[in-house]
Amino acid sequence: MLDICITNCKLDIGTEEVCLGIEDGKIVSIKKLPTDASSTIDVNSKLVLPGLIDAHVHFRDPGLTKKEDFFSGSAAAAAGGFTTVIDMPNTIPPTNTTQALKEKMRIAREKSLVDFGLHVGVADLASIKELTEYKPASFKIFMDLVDCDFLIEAFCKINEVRDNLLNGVPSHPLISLHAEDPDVVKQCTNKMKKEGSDPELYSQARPPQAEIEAIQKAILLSKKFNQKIHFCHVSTPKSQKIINQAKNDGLNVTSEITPHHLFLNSSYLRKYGNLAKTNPPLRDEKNRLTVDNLSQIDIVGTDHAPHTLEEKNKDVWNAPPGIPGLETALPLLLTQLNQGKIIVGDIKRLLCENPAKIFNIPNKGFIRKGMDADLVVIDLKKSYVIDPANFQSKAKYSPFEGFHVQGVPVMTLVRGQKVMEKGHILKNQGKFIYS
Ligand SMILES: NC(=O)N[C@@H](CC(=O)O)C(=O)O
Ligand SMILES: [Zn+2]
Ligand SMILES: [Zn+2]
Repeated sequence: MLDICITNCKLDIGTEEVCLGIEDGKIVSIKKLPTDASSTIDVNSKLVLPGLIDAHVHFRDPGLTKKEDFFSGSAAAAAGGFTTVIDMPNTIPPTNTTQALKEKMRIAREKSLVDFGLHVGVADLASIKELTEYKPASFKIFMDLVDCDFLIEAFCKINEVRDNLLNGVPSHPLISLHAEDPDVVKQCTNKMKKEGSDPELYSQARPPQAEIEAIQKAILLSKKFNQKIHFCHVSTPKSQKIINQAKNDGLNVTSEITPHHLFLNSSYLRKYGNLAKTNPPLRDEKNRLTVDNLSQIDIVGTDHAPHTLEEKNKDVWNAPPGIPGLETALPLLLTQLNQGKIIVGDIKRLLCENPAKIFNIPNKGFIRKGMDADLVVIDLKKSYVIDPANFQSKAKYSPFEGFHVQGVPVMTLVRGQKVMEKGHILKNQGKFIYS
């Protein structure tokens, strides 16, 4: 007897309903007819996708939990249809030592409602080998915060680790990059600060050239060290063009776009001020990536980067950059689906399949026998207006406030356990994805 049978699931628009059999948290059958189970959930021909995977979240835990913590952040993930998240290392202390990594692992095991991985920061280059043993999802480098020599050293050390670990334990650590060149950022920010404190100036303080130069530099290092790299929050067409060329040259380079760079432009800085302030900045309408470019991009990552409203109320040069995105990403993409601009396969590729492949996440990203029963049930017809007051996140602001969306996650299951139903969050124990 199965644990659960989920009946009347549509795995794509226009396909026949199927029943998913779940046993011990795994998908064990995908059949036309229901199978005997201790509990049955009838989703009445709603769309069922693999649980979404967000490879780019900042849950601010430890050290910055007034902004967010692993419970509130993972509740936002569950509310948004995400069943796996990978957390970034810019916490206090930064997650760049084995001790900090172990502490964040303890916190996540205690608080996370969804499954999780951890990116590790790069500080003490001598600790890279030891850090690899704790299975970080990637080594994250904020290129806007390090000099060129450190960057080269980091690639070199990670390369050594890979070769050392190759005997017996195949390991090819991934480097994730925040690609903005520090010199361009510094020069342009100082120039813009002299122009005043109009939030729109922020988009010129960190211009596309900062991203383009950083991407070019990282690709040269990727080639030199034969090192796979992943670019976070790519924001301009020229950036993606350079990445496409690197792929054509046979390099292992992948890219991520955020929903705010996909759907908003720099005019939102005028409309929402610092609530739309993020790094890299929202781009001018004439020079930004759109849904039409999605086929070139590997994943969508929300860069869920919560801050308090008190911090965001400072002037544009002192307010922290970052936008919460976990609870708006899927409805925004489902709205595009309802408008015929994307297909279900795009959402699965960008938010389930490719994140699982790029970050080597076992048993996730697909609705297949043997996979974890990570699922999101979607009411494609339901419309609503985005209201941050309803967010599970502690960060109750968004430049998407007031957006009319159609398509809503109504149930999220992590390894067969409901963690969200009709917007209500249910207790669950998230697991480390590489355990
Ligand atoms: N994206 C942002 O504007 N902010 C991120 C840091 C980052 O991802 O660069 C944050 O942690 O607040
Ligand atoms: Zn970043
Ligand atoms: Zn980020």
